[in-house]
Amino acid sequence: MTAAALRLNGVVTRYGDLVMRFDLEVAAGEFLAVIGPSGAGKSTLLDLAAGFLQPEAGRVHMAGRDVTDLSPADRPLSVVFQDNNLFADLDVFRNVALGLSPRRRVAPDDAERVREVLAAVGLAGFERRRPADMSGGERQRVTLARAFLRDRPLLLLDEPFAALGPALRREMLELIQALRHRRGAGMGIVMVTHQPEDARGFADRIAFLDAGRIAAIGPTEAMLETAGHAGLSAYLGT
Ligand SMILES: Nc1ncnc2c1ncn2[C@@H]1O[C@H](COP(=O)(O)OP(=O)(O)OP(=O)(O)O)[C@@H](O)[C@H]1O
Repeated sequence: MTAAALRLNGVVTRYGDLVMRFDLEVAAGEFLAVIGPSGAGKSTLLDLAAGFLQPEAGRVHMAGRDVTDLSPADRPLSVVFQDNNLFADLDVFRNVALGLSPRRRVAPDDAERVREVLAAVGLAGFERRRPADMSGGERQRVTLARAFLRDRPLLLLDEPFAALGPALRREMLELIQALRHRRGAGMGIVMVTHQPEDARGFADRIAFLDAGRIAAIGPTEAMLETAGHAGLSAYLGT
C-alpha cells in the first residue's frame, strides 16, 4: 500500500489558552477540504503540516517519512496561498521554473516542461508577462502551474481562490482536477476553504475544524448533506 500523503499524529500547538491538537491521515492522492469557523485552526493545521510552525508534541509524516524536524523547504510538498505566491520581479516563465529549482539554470528539457504546464493551465504565450500585468485568476494559474510542475506528493492550499468569484473558483477547481488526473494518482491535496460548496464534486472528504480540533470528518456529500454533528450543522446553517 502506498504511504499516506500526510499523517499528523497527536500534533499539538497552543496560542494562549487555546490548545490545538490534530490527528489526521490524508491518503496518497486524496483530496481533503478543511472547513470551519474563523479561528478554528485551519491555517494553523496547514502551518504545522508545512513546517512553518513547530509542534510542541506529536509527529508529522509525509509520504512515509517523518518530516517533523525538517524545514518547509525540505518537506515533499507545495503550498499555495491566497496571494503573494509570485515574485513580482520575475516573468511568468521564471516564476514557474522556480518550481523545478530555485538555483539551477533552466535546462532545455526543463524549459519544455515549463511551457507544457503553462499550456495546461491555459497560459501559453504568457511566458514573458509580469505578475503585475495579469488578473488575479491568471496569477493563481501561474501558481498552480508551478505547484504541479514540482510534482510533490502533497499540495497544501490555503484559501487559494478566496479573492475570485464563484465561476472563476469553479474553473480553478476544475483545473486542479485536470492537473491531478494528468499527473496520475499520488498527489494528496489539503485545501482550506471558507466555501464548503467548493468541496462538492472535488474533494473526497471534508474535515470540519472547531476550537483547534477536527470535530468531524467524512465523505464530502455526507458531511454537506447530513451534517450529523451539531457544530457542523450550525456552521453550515442546515
Ligand atoms: N501567531 C499567532 N499568535 C497568537 N495567536 C494566534 C497566532 N496565529 C493564530 N492564532 C490564533 O489561533 C487560532 C487559530 O487561528 P487560525 O488562523 O489557524 O484559524 P483559521 O481557522 O484559519 O481562521 P480563519 O478562518 O479566520 O482564517 C485563532 O484563535 C488565532 O487568533
